[in-house]
Amino acid sequence: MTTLFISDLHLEESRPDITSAFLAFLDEKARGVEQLYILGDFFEAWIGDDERTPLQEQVAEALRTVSDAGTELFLMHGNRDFLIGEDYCNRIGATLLDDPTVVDVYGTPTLLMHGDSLCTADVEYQKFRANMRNPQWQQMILQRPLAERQQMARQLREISMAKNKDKEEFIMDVTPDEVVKAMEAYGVQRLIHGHTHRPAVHELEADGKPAKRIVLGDWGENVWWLEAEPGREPTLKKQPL
Ligand SMILES: O=C(CCCCNC(=O)Nc1ccc(S(=O)(=O)N2CCN(c3cc(Cl)cc(C(F)(F)F)c3)CC2)cc1)NO
Repeated sequence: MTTLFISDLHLEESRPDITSAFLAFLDEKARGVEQLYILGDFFEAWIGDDERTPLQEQVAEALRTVSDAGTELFLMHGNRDFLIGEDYCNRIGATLLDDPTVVDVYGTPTLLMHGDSLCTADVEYQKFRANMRNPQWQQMILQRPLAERQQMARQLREISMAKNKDKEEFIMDVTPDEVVKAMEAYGVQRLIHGHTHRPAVHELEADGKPAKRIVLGDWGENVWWLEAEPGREPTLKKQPL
């Protein structure tokens, strides 16, 4: 009985090494597990389920095989792939999860988040996020012809490349008070999230009781996953790409 959590693969055509690491992960680690949770930034970019790229098809086929074999798949949006829709989720056999969602992990209520909403110190990003997550904005974008959205995504990437002069876009860490606030609001003692690319297990206190915040790692250099089994603390695992 095993449940796995991954996030921040940032799958994209320019990183075939991550795609093959993911396919190997599905084959070797995820085979036969009960649940696989993908907690956001699974893809580096997503401009609508109607853009059918070879990468998306290849990944969908591999995930469909895993879900058809009996593993329950769950997908959560990240700050990159928040436009993934029900259509793609149906194609891969995954359930789309709200951010945040509380799930039961072998008897322990666990709060699942992508994590970007916890980075409240990044005021500029939170403003950007509010627009991107606004259903009206999303409808407005998704109604544009695919070619136009592809052009816009290219421009946005160029802007962020120019801004960051080919270094990684800086991702602020979570605000500690925000973490406690979220865990107390949902009455949980365990939180699992990604986004910050700072994998670790943090001990803290929520509601005057010991609590844990588990941060998943991105797949830029290593394969990271969290393994949960009944009666054991979840374990963060990593191996080279
Ligand atoms: O975490 C931090 C910072 C972390 C980094 C935050 N940056 C970050 O996520 N950037 C980003 C994410 C997705 C893409 S995209 O290519 O997939 N794609 C672009 C066009 N999209 C769009 C959607 C909507 Cl609704 C509305 C528009 C509109 F109207 F603006 F054009 C465009 C859909 C998504 C491109 C860049 N700090 O703490």
